Amino acid sequence: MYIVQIASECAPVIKAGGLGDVVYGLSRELEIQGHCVELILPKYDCMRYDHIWGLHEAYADLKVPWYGSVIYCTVHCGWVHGRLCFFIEPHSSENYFHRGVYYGAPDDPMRFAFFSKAALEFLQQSNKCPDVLHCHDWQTGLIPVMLYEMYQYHGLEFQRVCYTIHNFKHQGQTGYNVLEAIGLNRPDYYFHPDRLQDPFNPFALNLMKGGIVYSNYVTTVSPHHAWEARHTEIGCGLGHTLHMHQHKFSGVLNGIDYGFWDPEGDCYIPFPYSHDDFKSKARNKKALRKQLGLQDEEDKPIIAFIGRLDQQKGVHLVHHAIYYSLHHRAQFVLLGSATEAAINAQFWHEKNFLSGNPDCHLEISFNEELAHLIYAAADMVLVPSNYEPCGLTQIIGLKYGTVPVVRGVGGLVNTVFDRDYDADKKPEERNGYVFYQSDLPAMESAIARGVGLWYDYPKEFRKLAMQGMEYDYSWRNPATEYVEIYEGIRHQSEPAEPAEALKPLQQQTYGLPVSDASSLENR
Ligand SMILES: Nc1ncnc2c1ncn2[C@@H]1O[C@H](COP(=O)(O)OP(=O)(O)O[C@H]2O[C@H](CO)[C@@H](O)[C@H](O)[C@H]2O)[C@@H](O)[C@H]1O
Repeated sequence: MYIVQIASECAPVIKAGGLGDVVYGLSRELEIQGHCVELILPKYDCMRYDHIWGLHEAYADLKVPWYGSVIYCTVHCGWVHGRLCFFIEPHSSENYFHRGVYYGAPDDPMRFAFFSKAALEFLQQSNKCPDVLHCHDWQTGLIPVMLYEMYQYHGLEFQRVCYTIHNFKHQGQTGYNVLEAIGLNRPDYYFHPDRLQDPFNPFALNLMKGGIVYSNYVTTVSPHHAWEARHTEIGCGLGHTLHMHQHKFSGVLNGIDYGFWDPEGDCYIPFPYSHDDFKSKARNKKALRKQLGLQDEEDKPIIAFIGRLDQQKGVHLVHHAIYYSLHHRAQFVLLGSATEAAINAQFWHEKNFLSGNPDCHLEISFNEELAHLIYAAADMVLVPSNYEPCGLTQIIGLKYGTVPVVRGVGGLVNTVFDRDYDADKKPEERNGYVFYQSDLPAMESAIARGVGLWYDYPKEFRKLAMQGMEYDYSWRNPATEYVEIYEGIRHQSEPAEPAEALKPLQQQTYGLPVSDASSLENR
C-alpha cells in the first residue's frame, strides 16, 4: 500500500510532543511491514535540520490557490532517519512557518489551513496517487473536507483518509475567513451542526470536527481514551459527533519506536543496558547526578517527570510531587517546557527556589538528549495527568526499566498495571503504580508505595522494573491494526452506504434529508 502521512510534526526533526514520535514511529514500522510511506510536513525555520539527510529542492513552483490568488511554494525533499519527507515552504508576506515556534501564533488555524491546502495541491500537481492519506490532529482536519468537497473532482478521487486525534483539547476553532482562503464558498453549508460548526460556538468552524465528519476512518490513540472521548467531557464537545460517526471510530494504542527508544542501543546514554544487564542502569543514574549536580553520596530513588508543563499533565500534582519526594527520601528531576506564561513563571519560580537543593533539578526546556538520559537514570517516572489520550512517557519508562507511577486515565489505564491492586493481571505481569483520584493523597500514596518498595524490598523493586521491560509496546501490533484500517477504507467506493443505525437519529436531530446527511457519513 502507498500511504502518505500529513502532519505538523515528525520526530526528531519537528517535535513538540508525542505527535512527532507517533508520526515517525508508525511510518517506520509501516515501511518495515512492506508499505511505501511518504510524509508531508511544513518547513519550519526552527526545526532540527541536523536530522535531515540530503535536503534538496524537489518542486520549485508549487502554486497554491489562496484567497482567490496564489501563493508559490517550494517543496523540499529529504530523509529523516530513513523516512522520505516533503517539506512545504510557502513564499508570502505572512511567513507562515518562519515564526521561531511550531505552534502558538494567533493565526495558527490559517497557517495550518494553508499547509493542508498546499499538501493536497502538492499531491495533485505531482500526480501522486497514494491509497491512503493519514492525517493527524486539528492541523490537518481540513484535508478530508477539501478532498471530498473539492479535490476528488480534480484528480484525487481514489484517496481515502484515516484521521487520528491525539488531543481533543485543541480542536482548531476558527472563523469564516478560513473557508474563503481555501476556496470553500458556501458558508451556510459548512456552518452546519452535521459538518464543521463548532459544538459550543455557532459562529465558529471546528477543524477537528471536519476531520471526524469527512474522514473514512477516525482513531484516537488508545482504546480507553476512545471510550472517554465518546462518553465523558474529555471529548471537549465532540462526543456527540463521535457518537454519530461511531461506526468508523476506534482507539488504537500507540507504540514507541524501539529503534530510537531502547536502552541497549541508545546513543544518548553513556552506559547501554538491557533486561539481562540491568545493573548498568545504575551507572546512568550516577552519570545523570554528575551532569545535573545532584548529590551521589547517599543512594536515593530518583523520581522523574518529563513532559509538557500544561494543565493536561496535572501540573498541580507535579508541583506537589517535587516537595513530597524531597520530604520522603527521594530525589526529583523534572524536564519540561510550558507554553502558558503563568505555568512557565510558576516553574521558573520553583527552579530558583530549589536551586541549591542537592536532591532536585528542574530543567525548564525541551531537550531530547537529556530526556533519554533521565529515562535511563531514574527509578520512577511520574505521569499524574488530568487526562492522557495515550501517554508515551510511561511506555518509554517501561522500556528503560523505570517504574511508572501514573493516574488511571486514558491510555495510562491500557499500559500500566498496579503492582499491588491490579486484580486482572497476575503479579508477574504488573508493571507500575496507578492512582485514580486527582487529589494529593491519592498521588502521595502511590509514590509512597514505590519509594517504600525501593527502600525496603530493593530486589522486589528491581523485579517490578524488569517486568515492565518485558512488555512489548513497539509499533508492530498497532501498525498492523492501522494497516487493517487502511485496507478497510481503501476499497470503499463512492458514494458509501449510509449507516442504517444513524438515519433516524440524524433526521430527528437535525431534520436533514437522509441523503444529504448520510453522504458525509461513510467518507
Ligand atoms: N521538555 C522535554 N524535553 C524533551 N522531550 C520531551 C519534553 N517534553 C516532552 N518530551 C517528549 O515528548 C513526548 C511526549 O509524549 P506524550 O505522550 O506526553 O505526548 P503529548 O502529551 O505531547 O501528546 C499527545 O499525543 C501523544 C501521541 O499520540 C499521546 O501519547 C498523548 O497522550 C497526547 O497528549 C515524549 O517522547 C517525551 O519524552
